[in-house]
Amino acid sequence: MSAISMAGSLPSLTSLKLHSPNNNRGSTVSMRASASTDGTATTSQGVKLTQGNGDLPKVVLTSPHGSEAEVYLFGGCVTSWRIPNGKDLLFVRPDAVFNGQKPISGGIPHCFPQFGPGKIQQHGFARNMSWSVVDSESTEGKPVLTLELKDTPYSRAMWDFSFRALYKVILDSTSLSTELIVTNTDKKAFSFSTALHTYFRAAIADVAVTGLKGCKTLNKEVDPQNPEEGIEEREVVTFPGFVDCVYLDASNELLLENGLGDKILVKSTNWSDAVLWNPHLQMEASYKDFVCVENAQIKEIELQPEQSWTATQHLSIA
Ligand SMILES: O=P(O)(O)OC[C@H]1O[C@@H](O)[C@H](O)[C@@H](O)[C@@H]1O
Repeated sequence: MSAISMAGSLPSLTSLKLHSPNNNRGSTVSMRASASTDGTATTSQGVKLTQGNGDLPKVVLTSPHGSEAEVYLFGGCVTSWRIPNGKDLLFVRPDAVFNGQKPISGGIPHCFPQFGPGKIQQHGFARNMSWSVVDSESTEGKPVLTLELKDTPYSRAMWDFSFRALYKVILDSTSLSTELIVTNTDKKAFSFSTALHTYFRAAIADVAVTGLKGCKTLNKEVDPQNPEEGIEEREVVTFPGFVDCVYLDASNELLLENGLGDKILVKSTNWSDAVLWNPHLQMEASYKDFVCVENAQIKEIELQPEQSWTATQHLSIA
């Protein structure tokens, strides 16, 4: 991979600093960049650091083919993925807040180091902390951003381990790929569960997900604390009401028809499980407009000191 140098017309390299929320959940954003007069900074071709909602630092990736993605450093959350025709295939809930205190409800939030409820806060702290930019480059015209999250006193207070998570986001003309690498930087082993809690824009009445037939299911519909075990027998899963279901050992290739005319292939490596969620009337204002199809690792991964776990997700237009 090679980084493409900056456009000649931009001012010379400078170190741009944007301030993340001062809440002990991350640090000042600092990256080598070309500062521009509009307060943004171009770090490499197609990667621009700017301020998003609530003045939170946001990175915009633009591909030469006209696709675009937005990534908030708070939560390391991809909030938008526009394909060249201008459609945003991701969804941010209307009740989402951008205050650096609560997770951003939409896009692709991280669940780490815990999926769902448990010993620490629901879905873990990674979606509730500021990630930092460690690299940005353009590879064969594809903008690539790499974010990092490390333990802080905030995370150590609830999960007393030293870790490093690297999250790479790669935008292409009709695809958005991510790679997550979790490394144990501690002297003792730790275990975690995790997920990419992807919110897709949808017309829920016409949504169909294919590829889950035969999976063992943990259905949280009746009692989320005691999910009901079963087997998925449907070729095509639809969403006529409330859905909250874990699929164990799911296929690494799912097809989502979003009901808006798009077919999205969800391909993954090393995410062993999947989750489907739509809150139905629990979120009356927005449930019709999205569906969550999540690559997940529900069965805990144990990492010894210095060991890493890597998983990729590839979303593309089918
Ligand atoms: O409201 P949160 O914390 O973002 O979680 C939303 C949902 O996330 C899903 O992944 C879970 O399966 C659901 O049980 C949960 O309700």
